[in-house]
Amino acid sequence: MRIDVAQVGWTVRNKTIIEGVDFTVTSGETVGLIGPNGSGKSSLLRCAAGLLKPTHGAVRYDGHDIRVFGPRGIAQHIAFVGQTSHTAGELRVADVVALGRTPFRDRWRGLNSTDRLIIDAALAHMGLTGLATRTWRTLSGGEQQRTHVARALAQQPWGILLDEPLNHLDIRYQLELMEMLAATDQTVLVAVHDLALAARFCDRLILLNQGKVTAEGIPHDVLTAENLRNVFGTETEITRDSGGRLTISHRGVAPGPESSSTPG
Ligand SMILES: Nc1ncnc2c1ncn2[C@@H]1O[C@H](COP(=O)(O)OP(=O)(O)OP(=O)(O)O)[C@@H](O)[C@H]1O
Repeated sequence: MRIDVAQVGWTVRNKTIIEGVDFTVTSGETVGLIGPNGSGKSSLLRCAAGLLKPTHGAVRYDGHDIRVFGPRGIAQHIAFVGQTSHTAGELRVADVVALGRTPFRDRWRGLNSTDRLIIDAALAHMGLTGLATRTWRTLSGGEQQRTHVARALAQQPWGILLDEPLNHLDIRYQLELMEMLAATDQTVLVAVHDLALAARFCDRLILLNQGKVTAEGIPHDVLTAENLRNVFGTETEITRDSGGRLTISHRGVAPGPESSSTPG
């Protein structure tokens, strides 16, 4: 599924948070959204997921404006994994993952055998089979995060939008999740702070600063010392080995004015 973000802007309380953002994620691509704290990554993802109404522009899935889909229709196309969620503490892990089937179920129908197979596969995919009957409030932060990704997988969406999914995950699960996102046929748009993981696993990167796209392209073109200095205010050494793999070494904060990441 192709996702078009067409000249999207979002203004709240007279403050422009996102302005003129325009890009396409083509079918099957894994695109990383990077940028400093407050640069607008979450807001943009929420616009792309239909959770925020852009004040300008439009979001389209396969050319169709998402305003025609409604929440259920959107959930049949894409899954959203947010930074925070309001999950009831007494739900079991398997029940949380089962919520991924909601967009496909009649209101009064229980889970059928296909739903159960899909849920079991999603649990297994995220290494949660042994935790299926544990209650949500007893999980560690990383286990909760993996449960949310499993819920998104159970939705069997055409596209997955994820906001900082690596938070709370140890390095093994970070690598596994990024490998999974890179390998899937689904269209993926993921906000990540770890530039090395973004470089390694994303087909393309979109660098946001103050609510606007500052750079877009393959990681090698976006992750330049100059871009990182201008946007993050850091001094970074970037080298590329013979296989094209980037190594990113942060040397320190660049001298200069304090960075301000949202538009004024
Ligand atoms: N409802 C709101 N009302 C006012 N300001 C908001 C609202 N939502 C977001 N903002 C502001 O918009 C800016 C962008 O926030 P957003 O969460 O999109 O950034 P981000 O790039 O995801 O940041 P982070 O990396 O810290 O998660 C921030 O300055 C934030 O305070």
